[in-house]
Amino acid sequence: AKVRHFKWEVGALFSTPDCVENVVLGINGQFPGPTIRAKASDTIVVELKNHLHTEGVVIHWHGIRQIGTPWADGTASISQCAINPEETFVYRFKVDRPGTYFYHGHYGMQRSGGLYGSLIVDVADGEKEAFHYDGEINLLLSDWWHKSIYDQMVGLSSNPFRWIGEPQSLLINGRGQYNCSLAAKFTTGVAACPARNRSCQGNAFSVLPNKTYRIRIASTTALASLNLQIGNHKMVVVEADGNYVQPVAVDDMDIYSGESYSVLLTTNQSPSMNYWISLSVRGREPQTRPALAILNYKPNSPAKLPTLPPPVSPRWNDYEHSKSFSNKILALRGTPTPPVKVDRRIVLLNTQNKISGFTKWAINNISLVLPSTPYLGSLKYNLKNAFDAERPPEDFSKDYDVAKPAVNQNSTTGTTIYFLRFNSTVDVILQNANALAANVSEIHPWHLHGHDFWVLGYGEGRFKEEDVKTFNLKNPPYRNTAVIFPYGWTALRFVANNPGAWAFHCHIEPHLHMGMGVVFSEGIRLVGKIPKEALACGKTATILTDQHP
Ligand SMILES: O=C1O[C@H]([C@@H](O)CO)C(O)=C1O
Repeated sequence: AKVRHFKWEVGALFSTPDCVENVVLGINGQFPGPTIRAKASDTIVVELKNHLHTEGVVIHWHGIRQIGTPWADGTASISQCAINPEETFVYRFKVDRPGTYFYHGHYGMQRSGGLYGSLIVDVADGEKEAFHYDGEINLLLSDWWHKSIYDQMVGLSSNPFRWIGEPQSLLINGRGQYNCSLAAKFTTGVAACPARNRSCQGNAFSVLPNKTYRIRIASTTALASLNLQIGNHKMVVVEADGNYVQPVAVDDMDIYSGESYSVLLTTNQSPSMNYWISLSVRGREPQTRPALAILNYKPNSPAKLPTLPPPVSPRWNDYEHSKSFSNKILALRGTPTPPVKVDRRIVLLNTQNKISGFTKWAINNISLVLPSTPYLGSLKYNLKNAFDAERPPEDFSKDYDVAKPAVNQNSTTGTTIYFLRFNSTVDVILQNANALAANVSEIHPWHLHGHDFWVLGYGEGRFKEEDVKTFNLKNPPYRNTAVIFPYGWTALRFVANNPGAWAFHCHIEPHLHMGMGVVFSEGIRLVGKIPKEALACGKTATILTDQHP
């Protein structure tokens, strides 16, 4: 195993993601940030310098469990103090498992601002993947707003509330098409993208006929749930969130924010032309045109547009289609299976609320706010009054009707923690509900830091005790992100075996910003020495100065 060193500087720069110039957050002058490529059991060392002029930064390594290094998880106010301008923090962690991962900012709404990139872990030397392929294509998917993240954040925390709205563009590897289409000749009412603007010409991915390609796909969208299609080609899903799944062939696939996949694509179509890669919005009424890229069969020119029209996206609210896809994702034989004995069940009700006139999201009626002292440090040093000490609720009222707007839409903010017994097995039931407005319930992809969980099943309406009988304990997918469908529930199981303080939250960036998350903690006495740079704020800063190092 190798130690791989990276020297990064985070900064703001001008870029043209979608035909329109904007300020984006990037790394070493690049947007998206550089791709990290490593082999399983390597150690990654990123010396991260914050070159933003007036704000802190942290980077989360999404899908890396940070076993034994909880201070490197990159969550501001949870695992570490944000890195101040011109300061450097060294992230050092092991990538223990092969898979398709990514990294992104986890402070304020910096991920929405463009702070992200790919992290790909190959099998260790001498090991083999569970499938064969001849070449690779990497698709990092995101969505983009023309309004700055500062403008967006002020709107979200204003009364009256100003919602960010739908994205202006979807991006594939940082490129999208705003107000124009590469497929204009097949579509009425939309202009062709200006050829002189290289940025909105999309990407072409070159392939040879009659080969098999592994397409790595990761979504770091701020809001959009996505659907991906490749004209005329089937995709065989083989990996989800860094774990192998039973191969399943599909014509189109859904990707929620925080998820990653690998699919195999066989280039068995006519080699005389190129094909569309099309990415569209689902789960919210789309106001954003699909992003297009080109699958270029060599020796055709990569600039040659496909002769067929782009594939038609499934209807945005065809939830049966989405559920059918989610239910097809099952673990490959050999994946760890869940323990049968469960120590605790936590039911988490997801609601949209009003707090003193401000619009928020809350979990069991608590809307998460982050404390000034990061949890990991205050727990490890047993600091008093660093966060709300009472225990958050394990369930919600029997009278609550998830199908209707709440009778009482009020809730409270809080910094409470769910303390999990070390090595215990925990079931989490994520319960969706009606939002503030009648007849609205939205999709929320939930992401767990520090662990993978088994997705035991999805159901409709309010979770009932007898639903336990429907849990899939045989081959549930092992993942770090799972979606809750409108008015439904999703059941997860995980083992609390990684000492640390871990975020568990909706991966929709504005929703997290509005309080849609909880914090789990376990095995704090087993946490090793936290680097002092992670503690240099809040009440832990006082400890550092008292210790006379
Ligand atoms: O958090 C959200 O706020 C808006 C809407 O509910 C109120 O404007 C929306 O669509 C969200 O997802």
